[in-house]
Amino acid sequence: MLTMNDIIREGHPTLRKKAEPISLPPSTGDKETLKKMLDFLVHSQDPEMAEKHGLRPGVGLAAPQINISKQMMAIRSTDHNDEIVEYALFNPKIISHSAETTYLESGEGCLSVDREVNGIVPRYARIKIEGYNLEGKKITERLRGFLAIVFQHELDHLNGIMFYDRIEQDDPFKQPLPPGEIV
Ligand SMILES: O=C(O)C[C@@H](Cc1ccccc1)[C@H](O)SCc1ccccc1
Ligand code: NI
Repeated sequence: MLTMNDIIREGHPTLRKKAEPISLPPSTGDKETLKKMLDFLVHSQDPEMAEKHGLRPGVGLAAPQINISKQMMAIRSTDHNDEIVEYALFNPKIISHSAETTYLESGEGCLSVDREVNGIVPRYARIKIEGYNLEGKKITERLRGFLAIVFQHELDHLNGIMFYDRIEQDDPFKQPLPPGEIV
């Protein structure tokens, strides 16, 4: 099973690389890796397992974070109906998005960042995504709210982007402009 020892931390060059697309249908090895990534999230959200193995709770994980520079991400979180939602995706991408942006009031963290970085991380409020699931089937979903934020955080990892790259350095708590506002 994956533990925190498998997660590389900021400064590791793989976190700044653009990950390679997965050739489809996914190989057995790639499927195994993606399953392990989702299992890590399940374990990290189980208080007993997290305590026993020293896991930081996570709602998302991207393959570059376990030093695999391939376009794979796992997400396990709750949707707007408080239902558990799991995504294990190959070659995920955003195919359209709202002009409206949002952000987490509490800011963002990262399993690959062992420090607190405060500031507003602007994200699209609503996104339409596509990717390929563990069976290699193409899926298309519309995400909003926290799930949309998690997806964008993980997608950034596949493009070598860290959440704090998106914080306005001169004014970390500056409110993003509403859509259509011209400065
Ligand atoms: O490092 C990662 O990619 C996993 C992050 C994903 C994430 C962080 C902040 C906002 C959206 C996504 C971890 O899940 S950080 C821990 C965490 C756990 C629950 C809620 C927010 C952050
Ligand atoms: Ni992260």
